[in-house]
Amino acid sequence: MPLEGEYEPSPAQWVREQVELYESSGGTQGATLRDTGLPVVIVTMRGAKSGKIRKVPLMRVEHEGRYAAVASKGGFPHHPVWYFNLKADPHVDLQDGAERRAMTARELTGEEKDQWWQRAVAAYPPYAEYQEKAHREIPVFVLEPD
Ligand SMILES: C[C@H](OP(=O)(O)OC[C@@H](O)[C@@H](O)[C@@H](O)Cn1c2nc(=O)[nH]c(=O)c-2cc2ccc(O)cc21)C(=O)N[C@@H](CCC(=O)N[C@@H](CCC(=O)O)C(=O)O)C(=O)O
Repeated sequence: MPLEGEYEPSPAQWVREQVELYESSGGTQGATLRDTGLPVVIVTMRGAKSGKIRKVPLMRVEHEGRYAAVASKGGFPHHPVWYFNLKADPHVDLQDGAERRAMTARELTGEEKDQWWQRAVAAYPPYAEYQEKAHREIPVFVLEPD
């Protein structure tokens, strides 16, 4: 059952536009990070305070049907706001290309986090630089099919 409610687009124009292109093309356009050619997924979640529907593009880090959500925000010193949304309500929809499925997010720690962090850096090497400069431990969630 897809998440329902009033969609509130991102205040960041490039993010908002990527979501619009991705969804309107059924994942055939806007599915990579600008000119990197690296694949992106769209995670739909519920705002922790507004209760509105939020849609967050993230780098695609997939392993055997499960995905990582890496709260890197380009290495900014603070977690992205969507981190608090997933902590408040872990039920999300993930769109990967044309496929959309209900998933549940679980924040990772310890060895499991290390394993997924390796997968994330392999998929998107700049994550390693972001961790260097962030002065916070970048949280990683695993998204598992319901
Ligand atoms: C700007 C802010 O965004 P944010 O949630 O901090 O997330 C920042 C970024 O992580 C987000 O824009 C990502 O999509 C950026 N981004 C990636 N961000 C990442 O962290 N990791 C990635 O791998 C990643 C990849 C990526 C690929 C393509 C692309 O276009 C963007 C990509 C935002 O949307 N703020 C809203 C509020 C959003 C929100 O969720 N509000 C909650 C309240 C939450 C609270 O305050 O507790 C609510 O509605 O209730 C606002 O200021 O109005």
